[in-house]
Amino acid sequence: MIRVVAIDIDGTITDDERLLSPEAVVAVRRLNSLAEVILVTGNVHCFTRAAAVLLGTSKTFIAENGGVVSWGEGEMELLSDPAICQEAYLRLKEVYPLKKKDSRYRITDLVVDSGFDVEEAETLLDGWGIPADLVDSGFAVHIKDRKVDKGRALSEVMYRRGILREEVAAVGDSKSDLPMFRVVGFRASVGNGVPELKAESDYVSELEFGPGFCEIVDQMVDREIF
Ligand SMILES: O=C(O)COP(=O)(O)O
Ligand SMILES: [Mg+2]
Repeated sequence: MIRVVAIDIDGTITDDERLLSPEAVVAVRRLNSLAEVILVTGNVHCFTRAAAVLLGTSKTFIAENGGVVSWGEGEMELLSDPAICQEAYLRLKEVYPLKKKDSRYRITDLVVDSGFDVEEAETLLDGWGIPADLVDSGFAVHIKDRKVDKGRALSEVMYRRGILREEVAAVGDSKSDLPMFRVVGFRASVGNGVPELKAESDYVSELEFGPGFCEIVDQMVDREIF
């Protein structure tokens, strides 16, 4: 039975402008009564904490694509080495006109506007021997420590909390959600999800964004996965 649902934020419970979908808020509140809802996002810690308070989801949550884990009231753990991201950014900036985004509150990774060849940039990082990777969330490109991602951080939470794979579901929209899809028992992608994510989903909603998230929650209830 599912007792934890890991949910992405941007593009999953929001629209393509990152505006929170009112129907998704209702669906999250419904989900809170069925399972522990854990936010797993590329957003910064303070943003995610505010979202958890407003949505009534668990104070255990994952921010910065797995670089930061909140273990409940106040306890925050960094799983990533910020120095690796900084070095990667400075080297890539010599090649591409990178523009940092919302860096003021970021602790472990760095976020830049998309618009450059991510694959080519990753090859450069490999060649320079910098253990960082790039992930495009559909809203920005994250320069992060290669040893962390949403799946690694969620696995850490599951391990320390004694939660089994088959007890966890995940809902997402982009490539950055693939790692967490690979460590849970039930995976669902919203209709606007990227093809790679849909290919690894147990359910893909017809509808997109927030309405798609609501459809997924209905489906979870209908399938009696809780
Ligand atoms: O931070 C981002 O780029 C997107 O956030 P998300 O992981 O909640 O989709
Ligand atoms: Mg997303």
